[in-house]
Amino acid sequence: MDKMQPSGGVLHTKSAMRRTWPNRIFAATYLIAIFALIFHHCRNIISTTDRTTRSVTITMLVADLVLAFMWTTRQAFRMSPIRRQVFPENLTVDSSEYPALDVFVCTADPYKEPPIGVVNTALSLMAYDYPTEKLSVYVSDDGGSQLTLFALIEAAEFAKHWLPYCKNNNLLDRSPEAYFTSLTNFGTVKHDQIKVMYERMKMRINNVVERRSIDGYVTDEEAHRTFAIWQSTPGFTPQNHPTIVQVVMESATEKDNGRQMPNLVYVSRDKNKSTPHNYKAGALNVLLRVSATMTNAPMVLTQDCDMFSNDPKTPLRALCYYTDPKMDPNLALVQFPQTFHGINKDDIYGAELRDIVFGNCYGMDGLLGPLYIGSGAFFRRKIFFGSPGSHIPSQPSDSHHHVASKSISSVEVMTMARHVAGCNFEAQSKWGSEIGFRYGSLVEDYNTGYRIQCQGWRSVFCNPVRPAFLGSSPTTLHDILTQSKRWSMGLLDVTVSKYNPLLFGVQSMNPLQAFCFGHYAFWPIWSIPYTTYSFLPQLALINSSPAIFPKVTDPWLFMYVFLFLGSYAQDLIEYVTYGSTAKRWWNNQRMWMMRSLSSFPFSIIEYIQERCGLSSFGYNVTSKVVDREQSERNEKCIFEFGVPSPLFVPITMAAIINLWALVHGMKQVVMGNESLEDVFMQMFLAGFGVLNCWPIYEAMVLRTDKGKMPLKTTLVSTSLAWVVYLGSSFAF
Ligand SMILES: O=c1ccn([C@@H]2O[C@H](COP(=O)(O)OP(=O)(O)O[C@H]3O[C@H](CO)[C@@H](O)[C@H](O)[C@H]3O)[C@@H](O)[C@H]2O)c(=O)[nH]1
Ligand SMILES: [Mn+2]
Repeated sequence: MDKMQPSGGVLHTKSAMRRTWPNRIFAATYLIAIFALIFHHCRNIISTTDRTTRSVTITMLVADLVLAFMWTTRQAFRMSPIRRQVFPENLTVDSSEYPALDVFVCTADPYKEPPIGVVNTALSLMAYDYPTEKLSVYVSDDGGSQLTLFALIEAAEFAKHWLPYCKNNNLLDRSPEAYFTSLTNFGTVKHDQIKVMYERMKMRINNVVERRSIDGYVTDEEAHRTFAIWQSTPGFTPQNHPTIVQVVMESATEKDNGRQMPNLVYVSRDKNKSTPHNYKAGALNVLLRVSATMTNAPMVLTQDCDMFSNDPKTPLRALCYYTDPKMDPNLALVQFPQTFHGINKDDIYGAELRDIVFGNCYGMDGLLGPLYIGSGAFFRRKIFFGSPGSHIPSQPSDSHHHVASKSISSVEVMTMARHVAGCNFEAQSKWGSEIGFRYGSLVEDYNTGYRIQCQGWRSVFCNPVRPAFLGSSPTTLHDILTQSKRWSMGLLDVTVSKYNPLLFGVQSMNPLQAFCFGHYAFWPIWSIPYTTYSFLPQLALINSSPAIFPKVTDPWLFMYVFLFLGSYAQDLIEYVTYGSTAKRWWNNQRMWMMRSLSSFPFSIIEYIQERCGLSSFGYNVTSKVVDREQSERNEKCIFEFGVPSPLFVPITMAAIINLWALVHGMKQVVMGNESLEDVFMQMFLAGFGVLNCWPIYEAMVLRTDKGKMPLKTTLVSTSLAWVVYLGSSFAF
């Protein structure tokens, strides 16, 4: 795929962002203020004679040092952000020169990830504007479910109508669900026919899922044989079953029937309880090997089952890099952003991840390239098998080079495919450590992207105007906090390992790039400053202890004002200029507060528990099923608490303490016991906290719907807030 010649004209361009120099100058100024703050703290610690003041100042110093550390690593993203553009119209028109493409779709649980969603993702990818004989879609099912295979068989039948319809009408929306829901007027007869077919398929698929069985839906002999393995295997569970590989649709056979169809293959890898299966990374490695025995395409796209294609020309955009002879030969990955649909208007959960999926990727793109974000990534297959200089064959073993030329459903190929999907295939091999997707972290995407860059591979960020993919993101607060907790635990896996970006990374790659990875690696410690700032000044105020911050008349106050406003204003400007709104930014900063008080400290605790062997947590797949009432509240931007969860406790405690501090402070000022000048900063912080916690008060006292704060959580949080107050009254 490296030898193809473009037809002429540039294929891609890049340009530095105008913000580069302002960012650098601002960083230098901000750094001076940080040093001043640290100096200020140290001087206070030395000069004070009061023990309480000293302990409080030392705690604030620690919190500020963590903030300073996180700020420093974050600057790496801001030093040289770039934007790129691609020109697929300049690609050669001779598509016979295009490299083959293997698409990997992962799913893990038919009840959390409805098979109709998987089908829509698969169909949207099968309908790519790409030579069909070069396109193969492999679906990995970690749920080992007949329901998913049934859905794919239905999808293959529907595809025979859907794909030609998409291509003949040059549709942009190739996920049928997206297409039919976006259209309000009825179209042609053909349109109506296809719609009926889709609705029928959807109903059949949803029915089997609801009944949890395919009985009565599979009638012919051949289909019965396909599903026989489920019946013939005693004790078949998602965690314990043999390999299932099923060619659902074969391009070559369809061609013989006069149809242009891609391959569609279902894979559910061999699993047993005694062999670790390494979650999604394990699933992807099985797909890497199974696909190598069948089609062995040089280009691989990884895709989550909750992310469908929103633009059929996306592979051509990736080709703009991969086919450019002038491109860095070490290019491993073209990463498209994950864009989410169905997010509510003000994005109350900060789910669009503007800063992470866009801002940080632009920033890293100017260094060695964005990190791998798990979905929407076009890889060069060979990069999974060694560093840029090495020559490792991209197949499980050299001996099957001949296999790729055989029919993918031939006995030989199928035998080999099942063999490489076996549980023991990876035993004592380098899979997961040096080749393939990397194991050892719950964020296999971050970990794999980081480790391949350490080896010398590069990546580029491709962000077209029309989003290449659209996906779903969690729609309840509990789900989003749980997801962040999982990410955070996965990051801790890397932070605590020998590959820590700030120790190993800085020696293996551009140090600024290592800082970017390091910034993520240390996400969990955001909990330190956020917890300190959410509780300490407020408790001091409640206890009428000596002031923590400079008085309003003290010139040192300006430094605080500059540090606070400077950081928030820069964040706001970035968020908005990367395509969001001020309101969404506000909600996003609140989510960071919530994550830092909840997901991150819990991830640290659970990580330690796991390390001590006290419990094991594993990969909690995000549910993509939404109940109707929940979804109505979500659309109205109302926070969804609903379930009693320890994750809500710290944020509720913070809400109570901040309100208490604000009210107490106001009372003291009004009664003349305290001068506003002394406690202004603390009052401001408490007020800022209260403003942020508004949805929590509503959920605790005003709401009556099912999504309100469960009484149990309110009671536990109130009692704990009381305990914290009592503790603080001894300390102050
Ligand atoms: O044992 C498992 C667990 C998960 N998955 C799949 O992994 C994908 C992501 O899972 P999801 O529950 O949706 O997690 P998210 O937190 O939404 O995913 C984000 O975070 C993951 C871990 O960092 C990345 O892999 C994803 O691409 C990224 O979107 C889904 O397709 C799952 O089916 C598996 O195949 N096997
Ligand atoms: Mn997801």
